[in-house]
Amino acid sequence: MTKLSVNINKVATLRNARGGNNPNVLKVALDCEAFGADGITVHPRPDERHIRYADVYDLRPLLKTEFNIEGYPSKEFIDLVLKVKPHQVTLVPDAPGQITSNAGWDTKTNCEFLTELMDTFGEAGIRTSIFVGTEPEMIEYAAKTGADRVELYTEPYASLYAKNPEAAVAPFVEAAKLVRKLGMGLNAGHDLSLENLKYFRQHIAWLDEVSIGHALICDALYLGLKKTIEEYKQCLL
Ligand SMILES: CC(=O)[C@@H](O)[C@H](O)COP(=O)(O)O
Ligand SMILES: NCC(=O)COP(=O)(O)O
Repeated sequence: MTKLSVNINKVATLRNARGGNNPNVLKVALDCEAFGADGITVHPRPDERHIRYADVYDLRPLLKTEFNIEGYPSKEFIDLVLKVKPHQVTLVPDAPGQITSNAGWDTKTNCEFLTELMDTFGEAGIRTSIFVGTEPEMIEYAAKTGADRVELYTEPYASLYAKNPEAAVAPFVEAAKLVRKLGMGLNAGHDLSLENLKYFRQHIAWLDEVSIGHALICDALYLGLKKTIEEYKQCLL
């Protein structure tokens, strides 16, 4: 089964727009779980423009499903993850002011840095995942760091899908085969949507988890959160 982890960053962005507590990020996370989400993902960034560090602490004791924290491993982020102890940490190579994640790690150049982090989080009992593109060498070096999983950066798939689905998915199928051969688990995320998710999952049946935020929250404006989550789950059957 491929798990659906709902990224609630965009819910926090909406809340932050007015400075109050509407929508209530904690309630939305619990409702996502009640509506069938298998996990909740947050991606705190240094400027806290969406999910705040305080939200991450507040969410931890309330969530009943898998909690995934994504982000760049700054000292503050590492401390947060070690204190909160989520089920999974996903390391993303974002620069501090970046609008959104736009690339996977160069795992070769950062191999030593990432290996130390895998040890640190592994010793704390937290499953580790590294955000990577489809280049075989980057996946091979991710395995060398000792990561439990990789998360494939799916924006290139999403942007080519409408024009040429076969060409869009082909490098991801090859990357996914390599991940499996190297004995790592497989996650995927970024710009996955109701349009492109089913096709991706059909071609990569051994996908462990997808984390989806932006498109899912946009769809919820029209369909409602419950129906939206149900439709995303249908794509993963
Ligand atoms: C790693 C990744 O692709 C997502 O976490 C993405 O960065 C979502 O964050 P935003 O919703 O803030 O763009
Ligand atoms: N890891 C990807 C994620 O959490 C959500 O990305 P997006 O669906 O907001 O593009």
